[in-house]
Amino acid sequence: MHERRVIADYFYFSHNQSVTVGIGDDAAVVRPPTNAQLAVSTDTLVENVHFFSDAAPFFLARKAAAVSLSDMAAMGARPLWMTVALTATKGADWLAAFANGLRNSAAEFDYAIIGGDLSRGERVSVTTTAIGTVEGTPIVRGGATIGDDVWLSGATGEAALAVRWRQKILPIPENTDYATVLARLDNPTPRVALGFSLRGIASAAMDLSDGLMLAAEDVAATSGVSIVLEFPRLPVAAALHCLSESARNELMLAGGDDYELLFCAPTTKHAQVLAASNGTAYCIGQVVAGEGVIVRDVNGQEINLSQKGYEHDFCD
Ligand SMILES: Nc1ncnc2c1ncn2[C@@H]1O[C@H](COP(=O)(O)OP(=O)(O)OP(=O)(O)O)[C@@H](O)[C@H]1O
Ligand SMILES: Cc1ncc(C[n+]2csc(CCOP(=O)(O)O)c2C)c(N)n1
Ligand SMILES: [Mg+2]
Repeated sequence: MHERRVIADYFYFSHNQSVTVGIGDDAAVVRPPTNAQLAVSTDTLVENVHFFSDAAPFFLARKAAAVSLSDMAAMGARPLWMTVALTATKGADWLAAFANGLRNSAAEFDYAIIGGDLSRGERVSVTTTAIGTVEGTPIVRGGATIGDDVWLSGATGEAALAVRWRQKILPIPENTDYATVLARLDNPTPRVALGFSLRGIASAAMDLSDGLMLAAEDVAATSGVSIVLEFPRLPVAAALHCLSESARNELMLAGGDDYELLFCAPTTKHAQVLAASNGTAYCIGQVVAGEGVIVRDVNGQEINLSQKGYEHDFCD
């Protein structure tokens, strides 16, 4: 089955009225709402770097989309369109399942796939570009203000635990909900509705692709403030309870792949944050004067980590 046939059979997605020229031409043409500002974010997932070679194509497509949707969420943007550039190593069945994953994500989060690229190569790679509208002021990383509360949209560490299980670095205990933990890695939920409803409430936000600690450091540095996190206030996923304290700290603070939102908001907006998140967000710390991030344990002592998060290594 050749490229044109695959695209025609699997990668023609339905559009809405905001798409003037859809899949099939040299470029898509879209019609943003009048005076809309657009948020644009692009991300690449590479086989054996971002996902394991045996990743199911349906969920790989959903994850690639989720990674870009998570960036839309972090900006308070409403995702409207996405392009998907795919390098595939397998044939028609794999591609059909991948396309179904994309279709499924687009239906769930109400955006249109408007184009992409398809090639065959030695390693699978997926690049997604999400475009969304920003109504009002975008939520940026640099808006945190001294006195703000620091919030987290959900528990961290399970996706990183799943990576360690798959790499056999950590054992899989009996009576563990294996499927739930694996799903946090393979099928993450981007916090799109939360991000959108935090407009006008959050002073700053960022998603947690590389880990909570690195995200907090980015928000602190960009905002010119310091962040103090209280570790006992962080939600702990059930599967992390049986780990040693240091392993748990490392996964929750520096594991990565969480796709939760870290955000700040004035203390006066505490109730509004709880309403916007349906009570699911956790207030985990404070914005203070200074620089950098401190995480305090139950005794008020600073927690030190051997690594702060996931960073690609470009050392030769
Ligand atoms: N090759 C590049 N050219 C231009 N800008 C880049 C490039 N790589 C990253 N950036 C920009 O640097 C900033 C941080 O990029 P990064 O990829 O770390 O985004 P992120 O949201 O923090 O993480 P993630 O990649 O997990 O979504 C973004 O504004 C991004 O657009
Ligand atoms: C096979 C496999 N090995 C390791 C990991 C962990 N991992 C890879 S990239 C990344 C951060 C986000 O990347 P980026 O900053 O490029 O968006 C993390 C936490 C994984 N998911 N799969
Ligand atoms: Mg991001």
